[in-house]
Amino acid sequence: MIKLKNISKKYGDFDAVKNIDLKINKGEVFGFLGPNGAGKTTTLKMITGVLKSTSGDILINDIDINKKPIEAKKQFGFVPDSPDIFLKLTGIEYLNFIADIYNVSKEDREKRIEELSNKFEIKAALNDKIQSYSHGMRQKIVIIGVLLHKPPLWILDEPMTGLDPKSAHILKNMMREHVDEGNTVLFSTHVLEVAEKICDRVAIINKGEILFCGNLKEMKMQFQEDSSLEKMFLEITENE
Ligand SMILES: Nc1ncnc2c1ncn2[C@@H]1O[C@H](COP(=O)(O)OP(=O)(O)OP(=O)(O)O)[C@@H](O)[C@H]1O
Repeated sequence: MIKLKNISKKYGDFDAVKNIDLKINKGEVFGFLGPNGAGKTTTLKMITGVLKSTSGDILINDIDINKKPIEAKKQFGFVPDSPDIFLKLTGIEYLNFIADIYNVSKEDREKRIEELSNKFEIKAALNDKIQSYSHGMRQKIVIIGVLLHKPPLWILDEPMTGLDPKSAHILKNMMREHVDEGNTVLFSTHVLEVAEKICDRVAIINKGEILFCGNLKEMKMQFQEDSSLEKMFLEITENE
């Protein structure tokens, strides 16, 4: 479970995120939606401890990310918006590095790397340097790194960007399976069809403020219309 209490982020005088309250429950796929520059990445970076909030508290499974960062970070795996990391390492070196950090045993890591690299069809490239990978391949290796240590909470910033349709489909199914096992998935996306299909609840953020939080049924009731998420999203964010 993730709890945000009155979270704000200022860059100088600019309010990138303004007094956000959010609760993301165990057992749900939660979508974080909003136009460009809305504050999605800033919020996800504060949740994962990459950025420090200007004010407010963030609890990850009841652990404060700012007070006990190492303990809180053991609860989740994070796929950032840019997968351009550790470019000088080969794919397999990167995965072994992540497995070492999270103390994944030799036996478990070998089994999971074999399974996941086959699933995402990247096995043949594991001995190549990440700098030679395409954007989608880099995205896949970061996703495999996250899944390798089986965190209960997945936090993904635009995870479908660059993935081919088959890999995107696999990831969507894995997200659903993960929450069905009692875990939690939080991800940001611009792809409203994906959010509509797989999210139990969504939050819509614009100009650093949450404009709506709930499920699609609640959104339809609030806006008194039986339309698609896309239509309601455009209406909510355009009226701002
Ligand atoms: N380091 C920074 N310094 C100053 N302003 C920043 C910084 N990082 C982000 N911002 C601003 O904060 C706002 C929110 O940015 P953020 O990256 O969180 O948006 P986003 O919703 O993830 O957008 P996108 O969908 O385009 O990735 C934007 O106006 C952005 O210009």
